[in-house]
Amino acid sequence: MSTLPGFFVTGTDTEVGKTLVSGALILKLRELDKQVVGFKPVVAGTYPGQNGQPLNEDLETLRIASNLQQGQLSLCPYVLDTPAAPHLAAKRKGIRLELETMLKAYKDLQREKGCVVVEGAGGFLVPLNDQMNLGDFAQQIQLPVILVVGMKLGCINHALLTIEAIRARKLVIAAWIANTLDQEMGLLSENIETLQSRISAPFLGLIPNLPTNIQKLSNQPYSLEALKFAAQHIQLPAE
Ligand SMILES: Nc1ncnc2c1ncn2[C@@H]1O[C@H](COP(=O)(O)OP(=O)(O)OP(=O)(O)O)[C@@H](O)[C@H]1O
Ligand SMILES: C[C@H](N)[C@H](N)CCCCCC(=O)O
Ligand SMILES: [Mg+2]
Repeated sequence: MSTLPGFFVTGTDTEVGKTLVSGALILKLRELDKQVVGFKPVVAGTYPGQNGQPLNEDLETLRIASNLQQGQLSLCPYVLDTPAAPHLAAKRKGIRLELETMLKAYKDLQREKGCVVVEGAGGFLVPLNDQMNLGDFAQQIQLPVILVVGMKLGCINHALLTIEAIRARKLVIAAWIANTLDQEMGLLSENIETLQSRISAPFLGLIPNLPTNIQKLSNQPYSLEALKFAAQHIQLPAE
């Protein structure tokens, strides 16, 4: 892991646990004494912080995982208020999302810290503007990809489609991780076995439902305890 530049964390959909996994991976990398920070190319959806400033729950989670104070380092070049598809939230704000701006922000952090865990927004092919999508951003930064599968009926198809899209961009799939959503799905272990038999990348673990006392609250970041809990259930990819 000495020269690892980081990971790009994608998922089978929005709301499948990418932020939980990204935070947990950051904690695990920090255990190896790596200087690592989280990054998102765009976030959509804010809540008012203590001084009224707009905060985003994913960025605050990545901040907690990365042990950064508020305002310390810029973890995202586009913070949009509307919780919607990013290109639509941007349109509502009267701006266009630019790939170059995202790449510059990512490269600045990469230069400063050396290891960056990048969380996508939604699924792998979410549009950024009329021409580009998040997969294009992932292709430019060339980080090994970690796929988070939110374990619910339909996830097998979503996982396999996502893997085809990642491979079409000639990116390395470092691993995949299963995450339990609010309601545990029927035939959970059989679904995991099916995924294991069809995904050639290593399986790094299943994150159970978070215990009640550390569940994520709406419009709040994950707690450090929740991230630690998730970290205990997954491994880092082998070098
Ligand atoms: N293991 C889990 N146990 C309990 N709740 C969970 C778990 N994983 C995710 N959740 C819940 O599901 C919601 C979505 O998770 P999360 O925000 O990590 O998804 P995401 O893939 O990062 O979404 P986005 O596309 O918005 O970035 C959270 O509000 C959280 O409460
Ligand atoms: C706002 C939300 N939490 C995500 N950050 C963005 C999800 C975009 C999904 C777009 C789509 O695939 O239809
Ligand atoms: Mg997220």
